[in-house]
Amino acid sequence: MDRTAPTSKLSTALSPAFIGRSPTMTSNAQVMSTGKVLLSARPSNLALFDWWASYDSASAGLFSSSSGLLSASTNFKIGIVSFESKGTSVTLAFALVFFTHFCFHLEVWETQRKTATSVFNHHRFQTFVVKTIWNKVEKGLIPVFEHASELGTEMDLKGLFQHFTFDSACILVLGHDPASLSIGLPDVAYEKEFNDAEEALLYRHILPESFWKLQRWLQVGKEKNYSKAWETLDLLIAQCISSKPRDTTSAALTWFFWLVATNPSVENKIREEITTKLHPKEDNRLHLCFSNINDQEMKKLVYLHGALCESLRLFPPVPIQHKASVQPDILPSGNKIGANTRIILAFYAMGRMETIWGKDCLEFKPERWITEQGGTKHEPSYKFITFNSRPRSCLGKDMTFIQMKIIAITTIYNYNVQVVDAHAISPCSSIVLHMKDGLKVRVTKRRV
Ligand code: HEM
Repeated sequence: MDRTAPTSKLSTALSPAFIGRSPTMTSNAQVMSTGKVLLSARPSNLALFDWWASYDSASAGLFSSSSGLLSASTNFKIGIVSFESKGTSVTLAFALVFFTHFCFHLEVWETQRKTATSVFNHHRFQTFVVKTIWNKVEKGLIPVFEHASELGTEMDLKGLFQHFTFDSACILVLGHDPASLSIGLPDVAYEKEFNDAEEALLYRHILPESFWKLQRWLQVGKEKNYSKAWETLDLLIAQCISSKPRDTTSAALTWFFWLVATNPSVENKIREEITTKLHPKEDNRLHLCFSNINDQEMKKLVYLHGALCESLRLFPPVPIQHKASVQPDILPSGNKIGANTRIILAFYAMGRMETIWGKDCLEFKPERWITEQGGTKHEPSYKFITFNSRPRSCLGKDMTFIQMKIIAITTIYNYNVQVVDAHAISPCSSIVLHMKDGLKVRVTKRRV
């Protein structure tokens, strides 16, 4: 049976978007009655998301059609400009690093984006990325899997992928390999600090500005944790390491492996595709048989690509976006908004709305991304919003897919990954959609 259980629960708790001015409280039942938000039982840790759902009556009424919602998301150009030019970014700290996700001033952002684009598009950088990731797979991931499979011990995939992406980011940015992905998995560097900072940032998105600013001034609550976290993280920032790409990709990998491990038919199809399209040599079954595949060969893996997109749709590592209008405007839905209106786009909810993805929106269905001719079906970024839409679209999207594909083919072809029974899966409240308690698995070598 296809399983997207936590998904459906969380999706129900999130309204597609809300407008943050003069909200009118509505009951969940009212939200449900609009038909815009599907309701079912909610995990208890989702109080915050519940609050969003009940926060805004406008969210249900505002985007009353899927086209309204979608075009609204493209209309946020104004909001984005305003957001930056007013210098009210909630994530100053992240803006200081090279792989930035949020920028402070428009001019700074434009320069940063241009610089980053030229680096990301340079063929030597791309070659370096691929080489780095293969190297990490061979020298880091495989030995850890081999060790765990020999001993038959449980391991946490979430932590494993955090080590993987942390090491890769350090190599790419600093030219230094901290080698944190090694047998025994030492503590994830700065994990607590990252978690505290990410949690505080989520609250900044949704609490009235004056409230969290007062908390910051008084140095209490989550703002206190945030300040403490940054004292520590400053050290890391000084070395120009970004946390965000690390966290988003590791979160994406964790959800992907959970979905694959709990959907055996998908797992089999991925293996079949690897076998028929990459022709791994039987006498050299382990990882090395893939390390020389190039970009073109990787593109043949249409089903795997679909499975990754599907996982990123259902579990977008950046679950919400926060924008503000620079001047009064009329949204495509016809709703009027004033200047400085806060708008939250719930990517998580948008990834599983029936009006956007159809009746089977809650199913994990890689076939959704395959054309009748068997090629990859491309969806516009305002529909598949996980990497944001222009002009602030993610520059690391291609790199993310490369990294995820390399890890996926190596792991799925060579190993059986079994989720430890009774391990509860739930997302945590953060600006990055992590698995709250990690993903406990057993890895065993696969016999072909
Ligand atoms: C699954 C993985 C990832 C997801 C879901 C993701 C998602 C996003 C999203 C939603 C934004 C827009 C943020 C905003 O405007 O507020 C963004 C921006 C960005 N991302 Fe990613 N990202 C991922 C991985 C990466 C990686 C691996 C890199 C680099 C190595 C990267 C580099 C960037 C950069 C540089 C921007 C800023 C673009 C700009 O503001 O002009 N991302 N990403």
